[in-house]
Amino acid sequence: MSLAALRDDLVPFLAPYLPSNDVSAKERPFITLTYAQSLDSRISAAPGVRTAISHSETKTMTHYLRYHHDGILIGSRTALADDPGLNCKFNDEFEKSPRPIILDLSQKWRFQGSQMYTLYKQGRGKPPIVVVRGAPTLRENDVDYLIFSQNERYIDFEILFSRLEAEFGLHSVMVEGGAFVINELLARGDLVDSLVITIGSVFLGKNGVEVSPANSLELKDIDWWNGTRDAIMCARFLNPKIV
Ligand SMILES: NC(=O)c1ccc[n+]([C@@H]2O[C@H](COP(=O)([O-])OP(=O)(O)OC[C@H]3O[C@@H](n4cnc5c(N)ncnc54)[C@H](O)[C@@H]3O)[C@@H](O)[C@H]2O)c1
Ligand SMILES: Nc1nc(=O)c(N)c(NC[C@H](O)[C@H](O)[C@H](O)COP(=O)(O)O)[nH]1
Repeated sequence: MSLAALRDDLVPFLAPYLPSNDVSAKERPFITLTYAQSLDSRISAAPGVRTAISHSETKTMTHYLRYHHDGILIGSRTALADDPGLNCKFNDEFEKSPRPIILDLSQKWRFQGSQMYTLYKQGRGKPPIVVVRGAPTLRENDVDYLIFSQNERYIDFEILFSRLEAEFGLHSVMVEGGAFVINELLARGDLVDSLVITIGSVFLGKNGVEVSPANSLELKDIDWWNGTRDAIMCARFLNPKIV
């Protein structure tokens, strides 16, 4: 199904928060942390339940963000629960799809049989980079593996991002979730260049999957966009080094 048209006013609204075209040597990619939350700070109605929060206008906005990024990163539980496509449908410019990156240390997710696989085979999406611990137990065709040491329980995002730049040439990565990944990055404001949060006009209740930083955080360069049923807040972290 094709997307709704992008609202014209979203282009100047998002412009200051998009990755720059500066391709000079950098140690890590430009990082955008982006997700859709309810009024009670939930990103899904229950663990593992795919829940539409965005209006069609902000769904198109997400694909516009995908258009502007080289990579898109999610945790394994989002890959398993949502079976996302993670391609770029904006203006049907599928060749602008970002490279999916799946954090799946214990290799529970499979590319074959996924929506990502179908889109890739149709020429409408890119194959993934799967982040694993130790040599992959099963090597799937067309998948690149980013291998960390057997001793790593959780990967340091600073190292992960540097490796995505150095080994895959990704200059910009948008992080789409889920809650575990979002909460980790809210604690690493020093690594996040832009924050783009869609706030849907819905409450998801106490069983919903909550996003919240462990400590309070302050933001700067804040701007808001109002849509038909939801709003978008763009911002940067204030004092990212001390969060
Ligand atoms: N509304 C939204 O914008 C949005 C976006 C994405 C996902 N979701 C929802 O979020 C839910 C899933 O979120 P979740 O919190 O259960 O899981 P998640 O998607 O954050 O995945 C967590 C898993 O990712 C891996 N992981 C995360 N950080 C890691 C690290 N630093 N090193 C190594 N591995 C790491 C681990 O395997 C961990 O168990 C689903 O219900 C999905 O529908 C909503
Ligand atoms: N922007 C946004 N609004 C939502 O209401 C919602 N539930 C997500 N969730 C993000 C999650 O990662 C989804 O799995 C992918 O957005 C699905 O991606 P596809 O459309 O299949 O490419 N994201």
